[in-house]
Amino acid sequence: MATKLLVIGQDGQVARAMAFVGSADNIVTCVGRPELDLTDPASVRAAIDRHKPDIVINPAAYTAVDKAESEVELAYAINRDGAAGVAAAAAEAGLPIVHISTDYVFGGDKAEPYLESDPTGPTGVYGASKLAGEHAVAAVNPAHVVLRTAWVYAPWGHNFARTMLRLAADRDVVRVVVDQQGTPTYAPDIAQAVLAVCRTIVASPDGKDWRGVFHLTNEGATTWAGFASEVFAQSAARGGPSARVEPITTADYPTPARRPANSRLDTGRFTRTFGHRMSDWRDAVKRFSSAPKA
Ligand SMILES: NC(=O)C1=CN([C@@H]2O[C@H](COP(=O)(O)OP(=O)(O)OC[C@H]3O[C@@H](n4cnc5c(N)ncnc54)[C@H](OP(=O)(O)O)[C@@H]3O)[C@@H](O)[C@H]2O)C=CC1
Ligand SMILES: Cc1cn([C@H]2C[C@H](O)[C@@H](COP(=O)(O)OP(=O)(O)O[C@H]3O[C@@H](C)C(=O)[C@@H](O)[C@H]3O)O2)c(=O)[nH]c1=O
Ligand SMILES: [Mg+2]
Repeated sequence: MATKLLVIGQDGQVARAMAFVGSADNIVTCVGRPELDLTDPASVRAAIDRHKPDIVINPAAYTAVDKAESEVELAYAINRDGAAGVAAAAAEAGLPIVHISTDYVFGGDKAEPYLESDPTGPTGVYGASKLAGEHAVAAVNPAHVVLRTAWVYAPWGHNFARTMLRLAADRDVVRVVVDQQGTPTYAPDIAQAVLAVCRTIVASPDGKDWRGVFHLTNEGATTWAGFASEVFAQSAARGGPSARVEPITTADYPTPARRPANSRLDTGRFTRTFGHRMSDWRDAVKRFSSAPKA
C-alpha cells in the first residue's frame, strides 16, 4: 500500500524537492501558506485531519540567517514553536514526524566532522532557534527523526549556488569566504534520503531502529569559496555564467550573524540506520548544473 506523506511548506527548496519524488508508492502532499501557517497550530491539525497522512515531514522554517539576528521572536515562533506545533499535532494523530534541522546548531570549533553526540553551541539566532526546535520536537513526539543537513541548494528557490550564478552574470570576480568549511547538499538528494527514512519507519513502526537525530549531507566537504568555484566550473562547462572566485576571510565579509568555521557533519549514523548513501557533493553540483533552473 502507498505511504502518504504530508510535507509542511510548498515553495521551500526541500518542500519542492519532496513534491518531485511523489510516486505510486509515496503519495506526497505539500501544504503551505495560506492554508497552513506554522504560527497557527490549528491550521496544522486541520491539514493532518484533512490529508490523513502516514508520516509528517517538516522542512518549513525561518531560514534568513542574518535577518534572524533582528527578528528573534519571529525566528523562534517558527523554528521552535512552529516545529513543536507540527510535532505535537502529529503525535496527537499517532504519527511519526521527520523534522529538518541544520549544521548551524554547532559552534564550529571542532576540527573533525561533527557527530550527533557532539555538544551543540549555535553562533547565531537562526541556529539557536533551530536547536530549540529540535528539543521541542523530541519533547512532544517520541516518534521523531531529526535530520540535520547543511548548505542546501536546488535549481529553485533562494540559495548560495543561484546567488553565485546571478552575481557572475554581471561581474568577472566574486569575493567568497574560504575559512568556513561544510558540505553543500542538494535538495533533491535530501528528498530521496527522506524517502529512505520513511521506508524504514514503515518497515519498523515501533521505532526501535530509527528515533533520534541524524546528520544528512552530501559526501565530502569544501568551503564556500570552493563551492562557488565548482558551481562556476560546471556552469562554464555548459556555456553558462561564470566568474573568478577571489578567496577572502570571514573578517573581510562582515555579516550580522556569525557562521561556524567548521560545520562538516559525520553522516555515518544516517547511512548505517537507513541503508542509504548520499553522493559526493561535486556529483550533486553536476546534476544541479545540468538541471533547468526554475
Ligand atoms: N537553506 C539551507 O541552506 C539549509 C536549510 N536547512 C533546513 O532545511 C529545511 C528546509 O530549508 P529550505 O527548503 O532551504 O527552506 P526555504 O527557505 O527554501 O523555505 C522555507 C519554507 O518554510 C516555509 N515557511 C516559513 N515560515 C512559515 C510559516 N509561518 N508557516 C508555514 N510555512 C512557513 C516557507 O513557506 P513560504 O513558501 O510560504 O514562504 C518555505 O516553504 C529548514 O528546516 C531549514 O532550517 C538546513 C541546513 C541548510
Ligand atoms: C553572497 C556571498 C556570501 N558570502 C559568504 C557569507 C557566508 O559566510 C557564506 C554563505 O552565505 P549565505 O548567506 O548564502 O549562506 P547562509 O545563509 O549562511 O546559509 C546557511 O543557511 C541556513 C538556512 C543553513 O541552515 C545553513 O546550513 C547554511 O546553508 O558565504 C561571500 O563570501 N560572498 C558572497 O558574495
Ligand atoms: Mg542567506
